[in-house]
Amino acid sequence: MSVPATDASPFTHRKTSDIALVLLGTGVVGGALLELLKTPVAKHVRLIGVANSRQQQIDADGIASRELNGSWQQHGQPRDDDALLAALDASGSELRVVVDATACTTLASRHADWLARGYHVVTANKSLAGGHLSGWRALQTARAHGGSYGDAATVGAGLPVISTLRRLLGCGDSLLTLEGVFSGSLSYLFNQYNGSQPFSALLRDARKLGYTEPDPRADLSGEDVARKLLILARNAGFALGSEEVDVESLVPESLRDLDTEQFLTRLEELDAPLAARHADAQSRGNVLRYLARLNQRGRARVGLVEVAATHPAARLNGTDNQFALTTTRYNTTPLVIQGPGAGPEVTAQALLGDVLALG
Ligand SMILES: NC(=O)C1=CN([C@@H]2O[C@H](COP(=O)(O)OP(=O)(O)OC[C@H]3O[C@@H](n4cnc5c(N)ncnc54)[C@H](OP(=O)(O)O)[C@@H]3O)[C@@H](O)[C@H]2O)C=CC1
Ligand SMILES: N[C@@H](CC=O)C(=O)O
Repeated sequence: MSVPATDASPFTHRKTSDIALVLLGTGVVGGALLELLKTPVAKHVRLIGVANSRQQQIDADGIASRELNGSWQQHGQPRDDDALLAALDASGSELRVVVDATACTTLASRHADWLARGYHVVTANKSLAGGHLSGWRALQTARAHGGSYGDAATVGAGLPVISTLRRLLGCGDSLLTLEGVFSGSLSYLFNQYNGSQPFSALLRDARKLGYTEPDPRADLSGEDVARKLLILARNAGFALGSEEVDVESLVPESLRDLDTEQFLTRLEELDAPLAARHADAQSRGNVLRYLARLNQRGRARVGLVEVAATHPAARLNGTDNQFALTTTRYNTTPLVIQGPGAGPEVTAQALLGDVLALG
């Protein structure tokens, strides 16, 4: 039987409700999402408002042709969440979604309130679900009574990690242990680092390629990895507080209290300690990997580990993440999800997927 060309798209079966969208954050991930919003798969999505940390632009009818040139960033309106939400209300759409493509903790703390008020939230920002346990709990309460929470992009960038875990749990399975490489930037750094090039040079590359957090210390400190571990563990029923994760930071004390700009001028101070760790591991025929681990008793640790060349994490490439889930039913060999775990396009695609799933 031949299939008509118009049926070839996996999205043709979707309902086509109009979705009104406000985008917070137009950096690496938000910028890539703006590009995807111009493509035919997003034809039912109306971009009502867009904001960075300083400016915003609003049009309740939809920002024309999505041709946002840079000018709004100089001549836009001052930041005001209420005005953005009012524009969503004025759009007349029943599906009103706020997309958070920032790393801003203050904005994340508003997610629960937005859900409770009936807005859907789609986020790459992990600060709420992966932050204090009280925030996680507030989020669960708001989800139970309010809008949908699209969080695919918070773990593994575009990889189907949270969705797979939820599917297993929905079938009555339970998570026993979790282990792997949960950071795209740290994976990129340690997959390449062989002592021949300064670690700081690789970090600059990772930042240019859009893999690091706005402040790369969020990656190097282990904080970003800990957040992802918490998101997965909490989804699996472990009520873990953020202070219960044992986190090894790779940021020397002398660099911890600087502002981001100052830190970026002193990256070379990372080089000597990491070169020593690398040489040590190499002398034993091992490599360094930044691993996350949750054991069956709920003990969580993230840190730099020396692993043998035969270890699964030693065989990763680029920004690859690796999530090994041992569950009641996957208990002799873990279920492994692996692939690129950072980058603008894959992350923006995860956001778009969560937005389109609303329609
Ligand atoms: N990069 C990646 O591979 C991945 C990133 N993520 C997550 O995506 C999020 C964004 O990362 P990324 O795009 O790399 O970061 P960027 O630094 O490139 O962009 C952040 C954007 O957020 C804006 N912003 C900050 N505060 C506010 C605010 N209060 N209101 C509106 N906008 C604000 C910034 O504005 P301004 O330009 O004015 O500073 C900037 O446009 C982070 O939470 C990150 O963890 C998740 C998965 C993968
Ligand atoms: N900075 C993060 C981006 C995705 O969350 C990482 O390196 O994994």
